[in-house]
Amino acid sequence: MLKASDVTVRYGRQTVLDRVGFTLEPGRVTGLGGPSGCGKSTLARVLALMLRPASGTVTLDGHPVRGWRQRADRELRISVALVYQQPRLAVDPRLTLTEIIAEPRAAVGRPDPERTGELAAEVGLTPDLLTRRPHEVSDGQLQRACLARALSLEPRYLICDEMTTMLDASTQAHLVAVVNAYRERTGAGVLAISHDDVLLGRWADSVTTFGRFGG
Ligand SMILES: Nc1ncnc2c1ncn2[C@@H]1O[C@H](COP(=O)(O)OP(=O)(O)OP(=O)(O)O)[C@@H](O)[C@H]1O
Repeated sequence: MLKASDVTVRYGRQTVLDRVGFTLEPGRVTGLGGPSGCGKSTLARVLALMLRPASGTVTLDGHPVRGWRQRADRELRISVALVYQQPRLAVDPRLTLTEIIAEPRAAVGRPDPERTGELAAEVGLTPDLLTRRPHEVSDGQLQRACLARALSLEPRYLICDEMTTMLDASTQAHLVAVVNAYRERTGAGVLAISHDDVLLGRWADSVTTFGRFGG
């Protein structure tokens, strides 16, 4: 389980999460909804070990998290992957799509070009797209690459933060199907964050709705 307990986050004097508890179970899709600004992305970043809460704890499969960002234990850090709403803000614009997908494996010294190719095919990227850079592809194509990148180190937990909000219905359906297939194959836990109650109702095994500020 990926578990946040009593987590409080403040930005300056604004308390965004106030003693929030949240659990992500392996093998399940947990939905998280709620109004804009209620702290969903903030919780996502805490669970992805990218944002240190002011107080509270996070445990990952029983291991207490003691460091965040670069100070997080590497094995714990690569156990959780995050896909953002806006792929253009999440990639290095100088890299090709192949290099974007291969990035996490290269960073940990485990390059695997064959696996990179397989992942690209799974997310529906044709070979002609793989040599292009972000400005030469659509948002949907770039988001496909971001999902492949997120899956490249086989995370035990995958957080999809409004992953399909900007995309057309068929791309949305394909990316959700890729995540579902990954979950079924690996038993990973998925957090699906969305404003779209219909999507969450269809996709998630259970849905939590935050009130304003994590209530
Ligand atoms: N880095 C930051 N610095 C200061 N305030 C921030 C920062 N990130 C988020 N906030 C504020 O914290 C609150 C919660 O933001 P967050 O992005 O977590 O909400 P959200 O529920 O994901 O919203 P949305 O659905 O619009 O993405 C908002 O009021 C936001 O303006």
